[in-house]
Amino acid sequence: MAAGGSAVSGAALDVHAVLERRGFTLDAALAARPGETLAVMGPSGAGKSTLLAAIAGVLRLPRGHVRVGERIVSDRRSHIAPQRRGVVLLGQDPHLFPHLSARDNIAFGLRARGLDRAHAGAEADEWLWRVGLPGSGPHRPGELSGGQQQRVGLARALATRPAVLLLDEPLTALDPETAGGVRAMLAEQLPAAHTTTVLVTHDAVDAAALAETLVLLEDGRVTQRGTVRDVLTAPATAFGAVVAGLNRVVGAVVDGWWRAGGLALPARGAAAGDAVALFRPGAVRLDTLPDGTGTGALRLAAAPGEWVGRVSRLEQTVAGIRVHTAEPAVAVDLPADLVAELGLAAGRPVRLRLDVDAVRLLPA
Ligand SMILES: Nc1ncnc2c1ncn2[C@@H]1O[C@H](COP(=O)(O)OP(=O)(O)OP(=O)(O)O)[C@@H](O)[C@H]1O
Repeated sequence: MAAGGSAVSGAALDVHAVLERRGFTLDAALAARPGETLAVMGPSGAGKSTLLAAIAGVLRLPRGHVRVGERIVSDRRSHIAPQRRGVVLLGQDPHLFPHLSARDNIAFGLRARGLDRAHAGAEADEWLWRVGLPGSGPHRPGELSGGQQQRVGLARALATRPAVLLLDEPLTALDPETAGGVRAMLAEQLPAAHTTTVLVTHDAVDAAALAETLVLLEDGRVTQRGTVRDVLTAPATAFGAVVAGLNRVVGAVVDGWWRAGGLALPARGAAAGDAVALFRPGAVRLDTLPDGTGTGALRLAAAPGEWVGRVSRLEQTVAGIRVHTAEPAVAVDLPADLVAELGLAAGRPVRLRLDVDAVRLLPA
């Protein structure tokens, strides 16, 4: 990664974007290898779209740089126009020309690059076939579904063989089934095109299915970068843990025990000091307390990995209900019928048992 504005050699894309506006500061560096797909995830307002806009050149960077291959396309002195950067940005809406057929939308960019009408049309047909739309060439965008339009948008973007493809939440506007189909098409076409790609997404499925590298951007800064697997198995921030679907509890190791709130875990051999415990919501069992049981008495009697907490809120998930508890803050996934049977509601004290073998302790 570029640091302090220095360039990364051998990278197909090397960016250090620095920008300030109305209380928001973006200061983020990233670099991508040729042909690599790099996913960027971050909370709303973290600066993901701003970062893409700076790379695409629709936003001028007051500080920092953007290098595409060997060419600086943006720095304090220069600002190459978006259409001359070899960079294409595709967002939720592919912005197809409504009066042109799907084939002519794709052929448009090829014609602009000097291809004659017959060759551009033939290449557009080839791309329509690659994105799973053979036979849709004569249709105008208004006659195509959202997923089909996004496929045409991708074909139009890739047909011009850009040095860098920027995808800003390309599946967000589509229903889950359509998104799955377009995602599968991207998984096939991005590696085949060998295009260096930066994919902004809020969905870990996209990162896992499409990218080699995952960058977390939070409040304008890169908080973690690594292989998708490394970031999702050892998220370094609370946001990363939510993305990975893991509990990440910050505690401290003292005298061979890790403690956070009422939860204590054996930590023999671990260095003293702050440490995080990572575990899946499914590794926790939750029971209601017998009537009249004092939480203080249970706390004293608790075995390693057992503690008494309080339900803070309930959240509907695709698989059932996620129960959030406090002291420490932990999420537990339960089937909806069990939540109803246990009568769980905010404020209710509950007994929690964590499978200690399912926990990874890492330095904070
Ligand atoms: N055109 C603009 N003018 C001024 N401020 C803006 C503009 N666009 C975005 N911002 C602000 O810049 C910051 C970063 O916004 P940005 O859209 O890049 O975030 P994001 O990570 O893409 O968010 P989201 O996931 O919600 O799209 C936010 O504080 C936002 O309010």
